[in-house]
Amino acid sequence: MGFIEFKQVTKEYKIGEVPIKALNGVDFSIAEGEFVVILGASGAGKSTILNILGGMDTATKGQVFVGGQEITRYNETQLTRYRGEKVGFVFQFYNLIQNLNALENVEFAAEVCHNHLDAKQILQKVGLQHRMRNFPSQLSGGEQQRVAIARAVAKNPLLLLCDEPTGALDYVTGKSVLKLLQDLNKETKKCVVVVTHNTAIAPMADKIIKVKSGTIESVAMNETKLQVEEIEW
Ligand SMILES: Nc1ncnc2c1ncn2[C@@H]1O[C@H](COP(=O)(O)OP(=O)(O)OP(=O)(O)O)[C@@H](O)[C@H]1O
Repeated sequence: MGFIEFKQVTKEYKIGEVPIKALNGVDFSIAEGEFVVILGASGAGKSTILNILGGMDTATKGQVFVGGQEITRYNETQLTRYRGEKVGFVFQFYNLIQNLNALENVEFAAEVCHNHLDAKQILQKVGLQHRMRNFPSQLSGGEQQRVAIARAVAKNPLLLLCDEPTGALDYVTGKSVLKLLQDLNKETKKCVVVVTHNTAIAPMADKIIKVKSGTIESVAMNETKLQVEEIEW
């Protein structure tokens, strides 16, 4: 069994009387330490997959396993603990707490986790050792995203989930954020899953999962993985 397994996962939303099938029998598997890119058009179901994997949403049918545990069987309390301790999230718009400085943002998230890493060391690793006392409003978009990545990594989670992590960043800054994610994946051997519209970044992945209209269009291993620096778009 893979480190992550989706087995016939279906997600239905009901708006009034009309059901919307966001996912319809999704199957895929991710090995430990893989860097995975999930691609698909707007509305394909990418965020729904990420939200179910991160315990922020629940499947209507099917099974999801992470590290041998079936998270689709978790109750509310177990899901809260899973989200808080086992999953690091990185979002398009950073979602930092505005009245906490960079260090406090990282510490605040890490403190509740048993195996958390040292917040200062992680901020150093993402290149923000001189900006620890700055508030989000005093940091550029790229720097805020680095804080958000540090916050996710400091929890020492099982996996890192990133939803359009470069969506709000310019080309060069976006590339440096992707490089940071690639380097962290290599160093920590933690699984990183990136959801994006940007098909150009697929060559940096170990595995590329294409989603179309709530189903898996293809899952492909990338035999010639590239460094972010080698990719242009
Ligand atoms: N909470 C919700 N309630 C109702 N429908 C939803 C909800 N969340 C998602 N959907 C629907 O499920 C489908 C898949 O949405 P999802 O956000 O997963 O797509 P996506 O591939 O991430 O799109 P995008 O790239 O635009 O973010 C869409 O039709 C969307 O409208």
